[in-house]
Amino acid sequence: MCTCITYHHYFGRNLDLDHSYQEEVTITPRHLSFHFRNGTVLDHHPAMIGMAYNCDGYPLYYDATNEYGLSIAGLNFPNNAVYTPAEEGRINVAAFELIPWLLAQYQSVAEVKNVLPQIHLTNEAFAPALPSAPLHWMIADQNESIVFEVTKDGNHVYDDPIGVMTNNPTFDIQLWNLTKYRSVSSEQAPSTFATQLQLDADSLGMSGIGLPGDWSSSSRFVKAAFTKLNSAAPDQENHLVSQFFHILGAVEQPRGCSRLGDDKYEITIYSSCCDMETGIYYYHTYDNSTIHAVDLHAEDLNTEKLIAYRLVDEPVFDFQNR
Ligand SMILES: C[C@H](CCC(=O)NCCS(=O)(=O)O)[C@H]1CC[C@H]2[C@@H]3[C@H](O)C[C@@H]4C[C@H](O)CC[C@]4(C)[C@H]3C[C@H](O)[C@]12C
Repeated sequence: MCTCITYHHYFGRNLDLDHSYQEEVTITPRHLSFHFRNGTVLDHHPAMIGMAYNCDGYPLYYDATNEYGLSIAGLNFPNNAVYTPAEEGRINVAAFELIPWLLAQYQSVAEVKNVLPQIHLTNEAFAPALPSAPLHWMIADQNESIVFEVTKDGNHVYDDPIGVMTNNPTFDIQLWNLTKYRSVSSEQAPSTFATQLQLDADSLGMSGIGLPGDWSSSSRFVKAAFTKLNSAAPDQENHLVSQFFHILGAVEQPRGCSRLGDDKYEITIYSSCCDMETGIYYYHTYDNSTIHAVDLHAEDLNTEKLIAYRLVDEPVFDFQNR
């Protein structure tokens, strides 16, 4: 399972999976040549930074942000995503190409909104061993968020007024599901059980009783939305980044709670937070909770080859008395 959010001018996600592809924080410089399957070649485009599995010099991005702050993340959408073979006369884009296709050509969600209805997502594999993955995408900039889903009845572009996305079911149902939780609150609410029975509160947080605590996709959607929309953090970079990871932390997956069989468990492999204003990509991993960062603009972006940083994932303990 995965969860993606925006918060202030930050965009990021939890990547929940049972295995890693050895993904890396990856910068695509402005002159890396993209040869898209529809024949388009782009060898001059905005630079981008994000998490990718790099294969033969090609960035298979999971999530990324370009120089203008336009940001995209792909999340699992099994049994719902529908991609079909390329068709003559359409804007055919292989599903694995969607992130670079958009980030290499557009600067804002407003622009992308007009383009998405015309895109035909195809099922072309990157390589025989890497067939297309069933995904849907959250796309954001500093002003707004949308969700792009391609299902059996076509392309859907939803406004995402809360800046949260998880996995199944489709986004319209996820949003509607929130209405069930309309009474939960971060405030200490008065006793309303019955007029003739006044109940005292045992602790703070009791008005949140009813919020789901499990790791299903629809439950994470509700928990992440509540946590994000009630978040309060000092308006300073370091506090906002810290708060961002706390919001994602409310829905992260500890090893053991979502078992896939044998010794396989879905865990939050990494959590990311990209500053859409500066292009700094912050992350931490399952075993190393130190927040590491890679700065897009600390690199020479007028080059042609990918720049990649291995994730720091070893547990490290910072002793204070030895
Ligand atoms: C599985 C990942 C999403 C995690 C997620 O949403 N899990 C939810 C599980 S559940 O439904 O709720 O059970 C997705 C996100 C990005 C995907 C990767 C990217 O799309 C890049 C390539 C694309 C290739 O076609 C397949 C390998 C791959 C390297 C993908 C593997 C996998 O599908 C990834 C890593």
